[in-house]
Amino acid sequence: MEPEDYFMAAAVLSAKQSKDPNRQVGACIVNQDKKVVGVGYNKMPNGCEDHMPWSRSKAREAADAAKASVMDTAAVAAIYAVKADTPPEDELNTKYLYVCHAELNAIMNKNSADLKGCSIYVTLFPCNECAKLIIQAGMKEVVFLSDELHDRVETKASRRMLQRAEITMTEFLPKETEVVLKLKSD
Ligand SMILES: Nc1nc(=O)n([C@H]2C[C@H](O)[C@@H](COP(=O)(O)O)O2)cc1CO
Ligand SMILES: [Zn+2]
Repeated sequence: MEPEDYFMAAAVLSAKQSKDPNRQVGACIVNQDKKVVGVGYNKMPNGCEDHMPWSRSKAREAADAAKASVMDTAAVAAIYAVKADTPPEDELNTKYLYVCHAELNAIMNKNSADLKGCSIYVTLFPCNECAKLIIQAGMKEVVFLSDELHDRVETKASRRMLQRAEITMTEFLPKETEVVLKLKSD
């Protein structure tokens, strides 16, 4: 197995631990010696796991629906229209205010002194908040499997920052498209 396939497979496997019913994301950080130094998946903060909502916001659902039927500007307009209409208590009961993204958890789980010069393998392109963490940690490369949320405003802001910070964004093209794991031999 090629090392790159192994790193992305580690991110994919990590994602499987997420309890988010709508989306499971994984991240795997690799240093310049090609050693894994941190993995993570999207989860609620420690100790909060069983007490936080996994609901999506109406604004997010409206944006995704608009994106599906029209185009990005309609999706952004949908976010703001519904947000303006949403009482703060409703927003308080969505996952977005609480969930720790896969990239944040991989960074917090690091087993090295720092992450300078590292690459981060992610199953989904990072959002703007995670892009900030990646930049400030001194990483140099983002390798992503999916760019499904390419037109989300958060993804656009992320790309803008990563580009400015001269962090390479590489779409992952696997050598092997399937990795079969058997935990017990027959
Ligand atoms: N790169 C990412 N890493 C992540 O861990 N996430 C997480 C946060 C949420 O749990 C979920 C997004 O929820 P939804 O809006 O697609 O229902 O994925 C999302 C992104 C997208 O930028
Ligand atoms: Zn993020």
